[in-house]
Amino acid sequence: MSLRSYCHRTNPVTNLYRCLTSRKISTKVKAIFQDSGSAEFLATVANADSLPRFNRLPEIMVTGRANVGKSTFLNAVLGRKDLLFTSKKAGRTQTLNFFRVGPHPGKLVVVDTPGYGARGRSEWGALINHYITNRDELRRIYILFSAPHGLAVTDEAMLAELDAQVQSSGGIKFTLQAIITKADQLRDDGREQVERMNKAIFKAAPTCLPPIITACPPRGLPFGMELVRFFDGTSMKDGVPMRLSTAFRIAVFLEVSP
Ligand SMILES: Nc1nc2c(ncn2[C@@H]2O[C@H](COP(=O)(O)OP(=O)(O)OP(=O)(O)O)[C@@H](O)[C@H]2O)c(=O)[nH]1
Ligand SMILES: [Mg+2]
Repeated sequence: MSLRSYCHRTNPVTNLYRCLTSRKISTKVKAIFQDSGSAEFLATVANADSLPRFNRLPEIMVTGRANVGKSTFLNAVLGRKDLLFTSKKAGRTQTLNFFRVGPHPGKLVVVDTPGYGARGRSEWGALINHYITNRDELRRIYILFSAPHGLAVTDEAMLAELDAQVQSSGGIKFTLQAIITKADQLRDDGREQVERMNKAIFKAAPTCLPPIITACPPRGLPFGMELVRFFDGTSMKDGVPMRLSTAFRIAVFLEVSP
């Protein structure tokens, strides 16, 4: 049985759980991210004409409104504090930034992007569009939403646009997954807000994979929040709790494994 069919994408929660408990798959995941501390900056790209190639490594990209936590999220996943620049001020990331995962020649490339929405710029949108449309290496787009802010009209428009691209290629080009950030800023257990967001996400983008709920506050997690939940769309309780990096690494693994 191939790993891909073992980790079939239609039920990511159950399958993530299986992946976590399967030694064979954990080993494969480790192999991809073995030395995540060796993640390295590769390139900054401000112009669509100068997109470099990186040994045809599979690529994954984050997108989302400015300040939603894209760069912070990637730092957390790579196990680094400040490989990527973050800021309290929206509009910090202004180019496509490429980072290699694992020692040379690497296993995977992660791509940080500028935010869209009120603090976005049309030239950034054009650059990202060009990258998404033309990049054969792109395997998955993670679209980030801030838990306390919920979805804006621009988020729904972006979701619909990406969903249309996934549908037109039958999911072969790339797949789409939501990430809900700043869960630590939710009042009570956050379940209602997460459910609301979940519904809005699937309404705008039926092909979007269920959100990974994350919390990466600058001063570390409040007591009791050391785990993030991979949300299955029914209730927070049914989500599989796991460390952010584990959830992400396995999700990525499902995309990049042959
Ligand atoms: N409390 C909390 N703060 C977060 C979280 N994730 C990010 N932040 C903060 O949100 C701010 C913006 O984070 P960035 O990672 O720079 O956001 P970005 O989406 O890359 O922003 P741009 O590059 O401007 O588009 C920073 O002050 C982060 O510390 C989170 O999960 N919880
Ligand atoms: Mg950024």
